[in-house]
Amino acid sequence: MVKSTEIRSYPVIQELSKALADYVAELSREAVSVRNRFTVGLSGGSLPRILAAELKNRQDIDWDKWIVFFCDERLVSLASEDSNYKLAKEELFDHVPIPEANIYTVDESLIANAEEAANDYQDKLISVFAAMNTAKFPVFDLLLLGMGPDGHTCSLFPDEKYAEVLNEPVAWVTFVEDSPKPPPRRITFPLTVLNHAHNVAFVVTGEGKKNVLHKVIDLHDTTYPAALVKPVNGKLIWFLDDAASASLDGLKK
Ligand SMILES: O=C(O)[C@H](O)[C@@H](O)[C@H](O)[C@H](O)COP(=O)(O)O
Repeated sequence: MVKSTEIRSYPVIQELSKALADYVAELSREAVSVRNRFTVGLSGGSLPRILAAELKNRQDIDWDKWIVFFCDERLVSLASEDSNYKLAKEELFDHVPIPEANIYTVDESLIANAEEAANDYQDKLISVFAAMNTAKFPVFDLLLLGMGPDGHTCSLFPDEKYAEVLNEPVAWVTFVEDSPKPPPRRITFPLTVLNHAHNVAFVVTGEGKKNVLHKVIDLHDTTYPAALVKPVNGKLIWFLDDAASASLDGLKK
């Protein structure tokens, strides 16, 4: 059972960014006090910018305790405009003192082979998590996710042909080679990894998301991968702006 689901909606993105920064800072503080580190998974899209806008100015965070992975990554060079790492670097890493060694990127030398890239990324996860917990999956302190207008999250897409990737039962990292959204080749955490985290936060903004949010949150329509994100022992929270939350049953004005 998911411990709890919370929905927060803000009139403007700047307010959302501020609340998100407070939330992340608090989770970081808690994780560092209990485990002496903060393990976090980032996504691409608008998330890095919305996350970093306020967070990058915070002085009250033990940045040196952060350990960062990517919930999904496009198989492109790290310098490419398509790289989730590059985006996160420009928005966040260039502004805060997270040790470079604590930021786990896809191995550029393996991007031609999606399976090898996924296996290598899984090895990196194992090196960080295996000693720490005995769960069958890594237990992140926080995973930060976006959601596309088609209900996808990470590189988990809503079509029967991606069901194997979505429901990958064993691997900690899997891959797609024919993503419906370019670039086609990506690695991604499967659902099981998302659902083992202590905390999962979706950050979703804009009117273009309001219909799918209604289907995901109110109707629990599991044809949308985002609706399947339900941390078994963790907390799920949605950070929305009012444009995105406009059609939600509980929040309709
Ligand atoms: O890999 C990708 O193609 C994108 O990163 C994608 O997964 C994005 O995270 C969502 O579509 C939400 O993006 P927005 O928040 O920008 O709408």
